[in-house]
Amino acid sequence: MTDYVIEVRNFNAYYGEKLAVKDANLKVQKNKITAIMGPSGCGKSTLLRSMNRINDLIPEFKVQGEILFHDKNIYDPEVDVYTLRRRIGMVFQKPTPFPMSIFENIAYGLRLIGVTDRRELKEKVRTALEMAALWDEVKDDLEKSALKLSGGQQQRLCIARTIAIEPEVILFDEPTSALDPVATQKIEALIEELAEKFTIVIVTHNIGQASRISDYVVFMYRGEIIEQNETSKLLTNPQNEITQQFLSGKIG
Ligand SMILES: Nc1ncnc2c1ncn2[C@@H]1O[C@H](COP(=O)(O)OP(=O)(O)OP(=O)(O)O)[C@@H](O)[C@H]1O
Repeated sequence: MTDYVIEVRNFNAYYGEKLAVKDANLKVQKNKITAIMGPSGCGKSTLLRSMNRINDLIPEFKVQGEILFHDKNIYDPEVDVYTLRRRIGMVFQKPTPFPMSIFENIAYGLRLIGVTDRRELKEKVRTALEMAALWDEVKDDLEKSALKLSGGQQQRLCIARTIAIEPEVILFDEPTSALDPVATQKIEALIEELAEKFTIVIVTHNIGQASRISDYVVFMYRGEIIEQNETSKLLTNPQNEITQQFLSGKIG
């Protein structure tokens, strides 16, 4: 039986007059990793960023259609966007730690959701760092500035920050594109582990990355979802000619 948490239905997204995502339809399966793939500018990030309404911050951004989270349209006027973003968290392309200590980077969000007891705060910070596979590297340096961490460590800290407030879904927007191969490998391993607890959608340019970690691939081209399938099927036996061209490096 299929078990999905997000359903994108007849969804269009515009920047002013420009149609960036066209009539998208997609179901995001629970506790699976769904990769959104396609050439530069095809609308991957726009589709991803629409899933927790982070693009609402762009004044000329407009949508039509629906994105259902547990069968409720997230674009309904009564939806509280802050609660939505708490349940559907996001990790960006460039690590974006706050200019504060490692501990505070995580404690900050926890306090915002009402965790004030010092002991509870410490436990939750530790759990988040452990889940993000960063605890062992930073446990003696929790008061150090997060900006002193390496790029890969900063990205794991951002993941820890997202996990700490216990979302259901984590959206990753090309989370390894600014990282070296070793840091990339660690983040990939981490994302795979996180899928046991969270539902994951990841935008990636990288066919190898999609093949290594994702369960499903959604292939986009010029704003449209051209093809979607289980990763092994889509990558080895693409049905659409444009997907075939992308996979063989002819476009992209
Ligand atoms: N803030 C914006 N204002 C206007 N147009 C935008 C904005 N952001 C993206 N676009 C346009 O919308 C289209 C889709 O962009 P989007 O960033 O979603 O694509 P992408 O597939 O994620 O690209 P990339 O892989 O290069 O990040 C592109 O034509 C882009 O130029």
